[in-house]
Amino acid sequence: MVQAHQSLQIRINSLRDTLRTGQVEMANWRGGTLAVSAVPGSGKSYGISVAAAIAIVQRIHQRAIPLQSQAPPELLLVTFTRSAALHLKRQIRRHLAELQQPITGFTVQTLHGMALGIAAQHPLQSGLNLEQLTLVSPYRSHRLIQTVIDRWIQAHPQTFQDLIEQGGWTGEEAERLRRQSVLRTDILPALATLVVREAKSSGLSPADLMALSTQGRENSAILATAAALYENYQSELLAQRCIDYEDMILGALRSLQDPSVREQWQRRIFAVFEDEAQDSSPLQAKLVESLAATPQDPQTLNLIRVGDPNQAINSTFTPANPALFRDFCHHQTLQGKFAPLHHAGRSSLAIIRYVNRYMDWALQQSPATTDPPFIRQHIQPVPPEDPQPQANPLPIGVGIEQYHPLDIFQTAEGIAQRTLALIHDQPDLTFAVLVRENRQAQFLAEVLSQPAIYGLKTDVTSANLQILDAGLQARLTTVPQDLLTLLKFIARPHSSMHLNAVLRLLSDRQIIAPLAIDQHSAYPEQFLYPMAEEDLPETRSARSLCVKLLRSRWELPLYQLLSFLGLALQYEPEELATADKLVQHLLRLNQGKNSLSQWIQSLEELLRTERFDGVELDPDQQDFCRDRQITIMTMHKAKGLDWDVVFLPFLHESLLFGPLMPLAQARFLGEGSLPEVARQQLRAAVQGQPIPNAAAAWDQAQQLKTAEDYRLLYVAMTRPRRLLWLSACDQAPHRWSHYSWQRQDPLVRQRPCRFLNEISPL
Ligand SMILES: Nc1ncnc2c1ncn2[C@@H]1O[C@H](COP(=O)(O)OP(=O)(O)OP(=O)(O)O)[C@@H](O)[C@H]1O
Repeated sequence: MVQAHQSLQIRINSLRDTLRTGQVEMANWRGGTLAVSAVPGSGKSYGISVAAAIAIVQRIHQRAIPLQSQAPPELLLVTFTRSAALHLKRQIRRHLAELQQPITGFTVQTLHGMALGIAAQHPLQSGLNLEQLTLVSPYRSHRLIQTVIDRWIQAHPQTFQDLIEQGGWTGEEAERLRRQSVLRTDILPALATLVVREAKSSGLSPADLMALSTQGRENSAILATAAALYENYQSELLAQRCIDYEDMILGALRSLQDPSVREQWQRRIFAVFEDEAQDSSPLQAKLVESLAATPQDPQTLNLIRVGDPNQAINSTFTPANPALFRDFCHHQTLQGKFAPLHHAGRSSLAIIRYVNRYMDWALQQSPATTDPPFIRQHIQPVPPEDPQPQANPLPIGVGIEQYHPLDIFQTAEGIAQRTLALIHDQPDLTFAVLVRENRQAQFLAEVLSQPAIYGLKTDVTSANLQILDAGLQARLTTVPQDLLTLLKFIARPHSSMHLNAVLRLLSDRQIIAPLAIDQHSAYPEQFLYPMAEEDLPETRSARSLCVKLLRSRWELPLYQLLSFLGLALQYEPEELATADKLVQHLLRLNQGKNSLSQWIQSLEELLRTERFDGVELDPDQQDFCRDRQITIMTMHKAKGLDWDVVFLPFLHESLLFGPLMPLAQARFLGEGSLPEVARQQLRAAVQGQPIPNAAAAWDQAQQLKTAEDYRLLYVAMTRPRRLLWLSACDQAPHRWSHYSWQRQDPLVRQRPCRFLNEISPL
């Protein structure tokens, strides 16, 4: 027994020896609170997984006599995304195996997953019976939001009229109609979604928000409107038997207010380790703290929070509030429970130096009056005796390469050429291209996969390199449109318009070979049922597929038809899962009225009014980092990952550090964007500060955006191990969201980001 214990201790010590200074503090944690603020690549996730394995094992061995009737308490680890949770779980399993211990004693959850679990287990206390409720994530054009707005307009005709008549109102009827429409379809929905989410995730009820706006405070008129919208929103959710993500967290918190439920959970969990803590919202932070409290004393927390304030990149479009983690670090520092991790072994020295210079440059750009984008925490290379194998690897070349191609196609060519040259000498290098917008990823994926069509001389696929477009999710939203196109054709095959659309879809997806679509679709009967089979082989095979589609209508029940159509479109697994999700959605929507025409009508309605979120199969971080692959993804998605070579193309000032663009049609409402202004005012009110006027609030929103842009690029620049490739081409789309490369839309001159000229790469 003693011997077994000793050998376990030896194994623990040797695992602990693989840690660096700040990480050791995590592994030595025995209870209470600890804040870990760490630079990119310093091993936050690695440290947390080793510390978790050690804490689990020690907990098991501390409890010499197990409590009968109760499951032993577990360590709860929370992180932000499902893929990060999966990665963390794997790492902990690996370390427990190294310690020769059973793989139990912990759970890894996302914050939402954890909240859902708690709320679902206690429907009485949470007030959420999840079997009867639908989880929604309402966006601006969601039907629910439109109902909220319409009800508000009906109830507040005078306020609506006042908004219409703002700024240079001349009383013209056409102008009144225009303003009405902008308010109804753009401004008020944006105000409702942005401010409601912010208020809700700060723990404010509609009544709280109303109280904040009416206590004789200046500049709060728009908050009163937001409060009324919030109230409508809540009653609409109730009426439609829906909940949103914030409701899940609120439901979990309500459950934990019940002393017996709280005690049950606190006994189940002996401590909480939170990764990516800079991304938590106030409600999420509260939930984590409730679970980390000891049953005996709610003030005593067993909690490690790990994060990097310099990688906070979600605060402009989610209610994440990085100030919470900064405050936590500050408090822990005062109590001597703060462990900074300054040393990082991921990147070569040249990259580290460049990134530190970039941080200094960004700090210089920010006016002294504003919240700086970074805490000045330079990355330092690890000392020579560091345990990480190949820490701070040698750079490829000088480690930083900068290019100025002519246009976006030459950029793609440059990426392809450099990749081939590198892979020729070192076949197992890993590559990623990180971009600001999904549309850029789609462009590069398409152009690199079909170089001949776009005039590229270099074909990376010829060297057996895969191209992985991680932004596929964004395009899963085309699934409803694809299926609608097929259903319309099946319902009315004699319509040349429907046949034309189907042939285009099949040809775009490269399921049929190119053929004279317009000519064939002009006479559908002739194409589908020719008197004599004298056509070319590609026409014959396209016809045979179309006839098969038509037959499926008679051979399959409606609910199987969509899955079959998905297979006919050669959908990827995520797309097929999305088609299945769509079937469930349509079945629910059309209870009892399942006919082809009804489904077509519902799909049309869905496309007009709602965004349909695709199903992302459990993403696996390893899939993104394989060799013989070029992974293309957004900078946001790249957080937490690394590759040998990272390409950062399209570094244009307007795209990366450009100002927030208020809607041109909404100028009559004054400077800036009303929803952003309201959100800043709300943040000030929640923090007990005076509510800024519209101009000051807009200014703050701008600064917040620029600061987050600086951090986003910092996250991207800290992903490579050995080569950071940067480029800004001369000619690029004016706006990527409107740009079509298939149509060969014109490009315009774009200015490179200033830091490219102002920071020396050497
Ligand atoms: N003590 C260590 N021993 C061995 N390898 C380590 C150690 N610490 C970190 N690493 C390795 O360093 C790399 C970066 O670590 P990790 O992903 O945990 O960093 P991170 O701080 O979470 O990064 P980021 O914040 O940039 O996402 C990983 O490959 C990890 O395995």
